[in-house]
Amino acid sequence: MSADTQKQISGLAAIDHIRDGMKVGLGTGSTAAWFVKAIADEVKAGMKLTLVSTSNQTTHLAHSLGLEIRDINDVGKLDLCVDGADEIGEGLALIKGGGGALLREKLIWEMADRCIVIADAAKHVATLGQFALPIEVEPFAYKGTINRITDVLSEFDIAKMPILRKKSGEAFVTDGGNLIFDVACGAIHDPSGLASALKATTGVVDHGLFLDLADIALIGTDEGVKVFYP
Ligand SMILES: O=C[C@H](O)[C@H](O)[C@H](O)COP(=O)(O)O
Repeated sequence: MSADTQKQISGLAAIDHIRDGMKVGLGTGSTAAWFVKAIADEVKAGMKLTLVSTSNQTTHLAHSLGLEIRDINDVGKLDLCVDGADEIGEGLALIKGGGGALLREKLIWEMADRCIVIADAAKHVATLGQFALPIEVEPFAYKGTINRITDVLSEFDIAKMPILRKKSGEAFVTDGGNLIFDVACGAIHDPSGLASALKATTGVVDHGLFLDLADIALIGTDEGVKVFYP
């Protein structure tokens, strides 16, 4: 089974958790796109849902499928958020942000009663850090921020430089107007300590470590969808 088919079956499996009348956060990325398409089918079939989005990309997809996206500030608390991940480690600790949507994703995840992560089998790892950790940075005085981030990383025995993410040769800019620096950590042995230290660094807007947020993982494998809990 291809990785894309694994993503598809995990996205479709998340539909089993949707009930009429729910307020649902739509994630970002190629796996979340399968979920968004499945949601569009449910809505066409008559289900009533209040939907909010984690990125401009997902909003565009949702609109193209005829879905209405509401402003999170008008909706308030959500019943559920369904989103992809770049790595899923022990206790459902995650790395997210490969698509650059980490900040708005985290804002939406934290407003949801339950969060479901959907992914293909390759995302399930023993130790987080093979996927480069995205760190979202305020553009003003970013060089000073990078120096501070490098100092923080060295406290966690990560001797890697943050690399500015680029798209078509230009700095990638997030939906919120920030820069992303990716750090090829290799292995993150203390995700919780690193998450706190990065969050406390001036100029860091947020980072791609999603800890204690996912309630369920639905992972598409060649043997079908496997369910994991923290
Ligand atoms: O910023 C992007 C998000 O965190 C995505 O959910 C993550 O990168 C996974 O994307 P995909 O499902 O395309 O692998």
